Amino acid sequence: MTTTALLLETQGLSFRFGKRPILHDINLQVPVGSIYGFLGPNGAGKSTTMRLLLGLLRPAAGTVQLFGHDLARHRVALLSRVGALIENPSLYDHLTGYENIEATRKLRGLPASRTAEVLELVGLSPDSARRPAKEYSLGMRQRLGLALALLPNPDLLMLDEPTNGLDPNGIMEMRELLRRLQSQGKTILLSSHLISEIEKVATHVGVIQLGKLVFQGSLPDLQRLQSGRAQLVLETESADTCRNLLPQLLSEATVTGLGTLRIPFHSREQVAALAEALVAAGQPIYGLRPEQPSLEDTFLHLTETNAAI
Ligand SMILES: Nc1ncnc2c1ncn2[C@@H]1O[C@H](COP(=O)(O)OP(=O)(O)OP(=O)(O)O)[C@@H](O)[C@H]1O
Repeated sequence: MTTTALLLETQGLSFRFGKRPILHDINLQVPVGSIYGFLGPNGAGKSTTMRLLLGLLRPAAGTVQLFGHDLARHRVALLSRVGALIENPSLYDHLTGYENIEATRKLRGLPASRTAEVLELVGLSPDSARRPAKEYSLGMRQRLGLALALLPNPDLLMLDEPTNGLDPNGIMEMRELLRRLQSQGKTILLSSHLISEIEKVATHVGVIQLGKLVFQGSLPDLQRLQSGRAQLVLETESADTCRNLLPQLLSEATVTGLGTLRIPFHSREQVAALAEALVAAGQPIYGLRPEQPSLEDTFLHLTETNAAI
């Protein structure tokens, strides 16, 4: 990712709540035009990082570069190019969707045409826009929040768990919307605790655990990491006998059942050699298959081992 133009970059970003360290040395690299999935279990530090990126909290150490400039020095100018939806959108419940947008638009001195444009963009129909926000479903509230964030036509959108609480249909619609916005040239940083969410939409991924970035790369990088963790599962009569007879071929194996061995998968040739050796040693093969961990497993593995990559 070092050769890619970065829209957002942090260097050595750290944060403490009082004396309690929360974020350690976070080096985020968000490429221009990407959908960057910021993944981590609850409490890992996603919201705190986003607040730092928006200048809402002050870092204990480190810098945030937005559009190639230092956030601390050019906060107002840089943030005018950022739209954010952090947790639930703050709406005026007694006002209609339309009036909510109008209020913010006027406050920001934006052209009147923007209101219809953002309503259209997020797919809020004129009928829905005429209803008070207090009657909105969660999905509609998220759309309205997104419409507000899109008002100034930002280059970067930061969305904290935008699908939280949405039903499957709402989640799919949100995904479509994010893709549409990306195709219009926007860069999107979105957080989630669900890899299944991120893998469907993100081009790049950063994984945070206990305040540390434990993985960062493109989605294919993460998928490659996943295939690097593939295993060969051997079903035989006696796992121990096989291990004693073939100490070299099975040196990395772990016994997971009386007749079951799991071996790190390296190549197809390894499978053929193992099958041949087992037959030569007179051991039955009831099953011999490569097993790919799910992306979910890889993610859990990353966050459990906290291995810096
Ligand atoms: N105002 C606060 N005062 C003290 N500690 C806080 C405060 N806000 C958050 N924390 C702590 O900071 C850590 C990171 O929280 P953060 O909300 O950034 O995590 P997260 O990854 O966004 O998780 P979630 O999805 O649950 O919000 C947590 O341990 C949390 O308890």
